[in-house]
Amino acid sequence: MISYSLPNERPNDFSRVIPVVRDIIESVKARGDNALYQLTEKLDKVKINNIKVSEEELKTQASKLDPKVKQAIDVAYEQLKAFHEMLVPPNIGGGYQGISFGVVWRSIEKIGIYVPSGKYSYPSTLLMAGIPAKVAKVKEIYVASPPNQEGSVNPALAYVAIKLGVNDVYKVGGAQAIAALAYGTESVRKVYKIVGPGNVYVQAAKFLVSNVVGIDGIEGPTELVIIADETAKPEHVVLDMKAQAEHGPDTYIVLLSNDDELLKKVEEKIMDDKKIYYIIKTKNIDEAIEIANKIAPEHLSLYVKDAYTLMDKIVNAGAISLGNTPPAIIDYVAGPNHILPTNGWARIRGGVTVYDFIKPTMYANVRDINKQLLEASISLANYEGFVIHGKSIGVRYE
Ligand SMILES: NC(=O)c1ccc[n+]([C@@H]2O[C@H](COP(=O)([O-])OP(=O)(O)OC[C@H]3O[C@@H](n4cnc5c(N)ncnc54)[C@H](O)[C@@H]3O)[C@@H](O)[C@H]2O)c1
Ligand SMILES: N[C@H](CO)Cc1c[nH]c[nH+]1
Ligand SMILES: [Zn+2]
Repeated sequence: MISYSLPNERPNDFSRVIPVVRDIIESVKARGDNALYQLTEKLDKVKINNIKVSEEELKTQASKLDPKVKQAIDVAYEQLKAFHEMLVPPNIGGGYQGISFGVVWRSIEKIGIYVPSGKYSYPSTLLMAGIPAKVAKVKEIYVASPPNQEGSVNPALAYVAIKLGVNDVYKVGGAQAIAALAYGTESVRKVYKIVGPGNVYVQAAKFLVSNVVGIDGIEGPTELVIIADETAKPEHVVLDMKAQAEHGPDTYIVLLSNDDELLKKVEEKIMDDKKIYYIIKTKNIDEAIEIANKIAPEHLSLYVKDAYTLMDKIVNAGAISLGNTPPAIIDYVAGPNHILPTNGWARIRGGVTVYDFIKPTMYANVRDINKQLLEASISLANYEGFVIHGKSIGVRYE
């Protein structure tokens, strides 16, 4: 189906599930592992015998993996690692007006990674979060992901977990997994920050526990905005839209184009789908960019002839695929992350990088403070009424 106007609310808006997620969180807080066993049986329709995956179970599951898939993971791993290593910031020191100052980067000590697995499994997500975490030298990494229908862990997930050397893997998913990582249970370690995408239940849970644990933001059901001009191939546009629509009915897929010919060819191919796609005819590409910046999508495909130049006009997007680059290449191997902001969060942050796993710890050391700076600090302290602040400075340097 096609809508020719944008929805008032995003299809992936999670506010509607907040009440049920709040109850899930409360039951995990109150009943720990028992709640996890019950909720897994109720929501994942599978009985698990344990929550923490043993070394042996991990190895057994990984051994089931097709060697070709192992090889694909190994190849993707190197590309993603190269991207994240490029972003590692240096410790920086300097000084001004008699004060030496700087920044040392510190890794977050305990990280929880959520790896989605519902209708489809997403072991690629563990690569996307685990590699920057390892590049950032995070010491403790705990992974939670729903069990498969055999009540065990996905073989590719097990292979990646072993390859990364994560500390624990828990076979629980959904809001209950987020609650367990946030509060800890008998089996699940409490972490300092949770990183990872997931459905509306997972994102609502991250939002609700963000008062007790750090979160990387909101990375919910997939969003794709395509800006296409007359150079775009309609068959590629259709495939990119249908690819990201595979993630579920609550994905948000928008085509913005100024070209009637292209629009007509795309409409013919998608109008009979059950999924609602949004198509907007724009006056020109600038208007398309203006609409895209307002949407602030997770994925933006700039499928136009002068993509590199026009990229400067894109201010709100999680990740941009340029020209005829398929967004799905970012999903797996390009280097940039596929854990990307949704629900408008692309206005304030981009995709997951090493920066999600490190903190800038700043320092200052007074050597021979400049008189004017000294006086300024004391007069500001007195102006704000913090006289002892002023005294604690003056006593040292006046
Ligand atoms: N934004 C991003 O960066 C990004 C990246 C990858 C995937 N995704 C999105 O992640 C999502 C994956 O969703 P998924 O469902 O396949 O896997 P998921 O792991 O996110 O969610 C599955 C869990 O949801 C829970 N659940 C299911 N129905 C429920 C209900 N009625 N009440 C309470 N809990 C319930 C179950 O416990 C289950 O374990 C997709 O929407 C996909 O688009 C987003
Ligand atoms: N496009 C998804 C992010 O919205 C990421 C993904 C993982 N696997 C396939 N696709
Ligand atoms: Zn995808």
